[in-house]
Amino acid sequence: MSIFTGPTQFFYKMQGSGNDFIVIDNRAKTISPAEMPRWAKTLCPHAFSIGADGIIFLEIDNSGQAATRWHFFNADGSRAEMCGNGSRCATLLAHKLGMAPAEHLMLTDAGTVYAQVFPEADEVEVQLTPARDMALNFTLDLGGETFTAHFANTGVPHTVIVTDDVKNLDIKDLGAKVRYHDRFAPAGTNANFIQVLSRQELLLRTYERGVEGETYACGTGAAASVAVAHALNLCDAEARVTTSGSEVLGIKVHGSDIFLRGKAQLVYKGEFCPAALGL
Ligand SMILES: N[C@@H](CCC[C@H](N)C(=O)O)C(=O)O
Repeated sequence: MSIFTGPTQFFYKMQGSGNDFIVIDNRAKTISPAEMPRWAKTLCPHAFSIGADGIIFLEIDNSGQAATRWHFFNADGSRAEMCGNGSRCATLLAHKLGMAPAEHLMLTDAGTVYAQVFPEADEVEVQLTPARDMALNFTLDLGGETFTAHFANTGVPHTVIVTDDVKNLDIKDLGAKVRYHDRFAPAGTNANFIQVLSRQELLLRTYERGVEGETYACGTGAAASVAVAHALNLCDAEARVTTSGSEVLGIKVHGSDIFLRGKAQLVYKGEFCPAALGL
């Protein structure tokens, strides 16, 4: 006998370096793009629902450009062009479900992303879209305090601020000031605060747009941080980025090619009744 009072929906809970996602196998296209923002807002709140930083609807790409395509939404229901850690999770699941081989292309709103699963290491590498709109050394006034900031779009917009002591920053406050700064309106920006430990090692804390707070990791943020730090000659073209969840993301910047590699995990498969949650 079913414990549910109506039709149910399976979902996969996944995490990429502490950035967590609900992934729905939407090959049958039962959930339309118009409904997806409401699913994100209903399912992503912690405590009141499943809880995640974002939600991914995974489908087969029928355009001939890639093996799979996705629809990615932040926890607040906003659609984002790209998510580095989410793309690593989606790649792993597509492979596990037999939708795509270990190496495949995935279509995102930012463009086609090349992805590769390394099962023996529980890692996934994605080649992000080339960094664009890079701007170095501009001044940002954050509530009376002036900071030197940098910008790169690695699929989604990222502002990067270099600091000496990233652990003791008030990311909730400073991050929100960057995220909503007039300079980046109307799209807004994610806010990354980095500390350069050596030419191959960075510490990173990210305030994410659409989550409206600090997450344990942000893949495109790590990529933007290394792209900016390398352009400023603060680090090499290949660097290891330790995020707030203490996981390490490997970033390689080769010309306009940017690669992101790190752990991705299928945590569990679950089932819920959409109607019971108002969906
Ligand atoms: N966590 C992500 C980025 C997700 C999108 C971002 N919050 C935005 O709206 O720009 C990553 O791993 O890249």
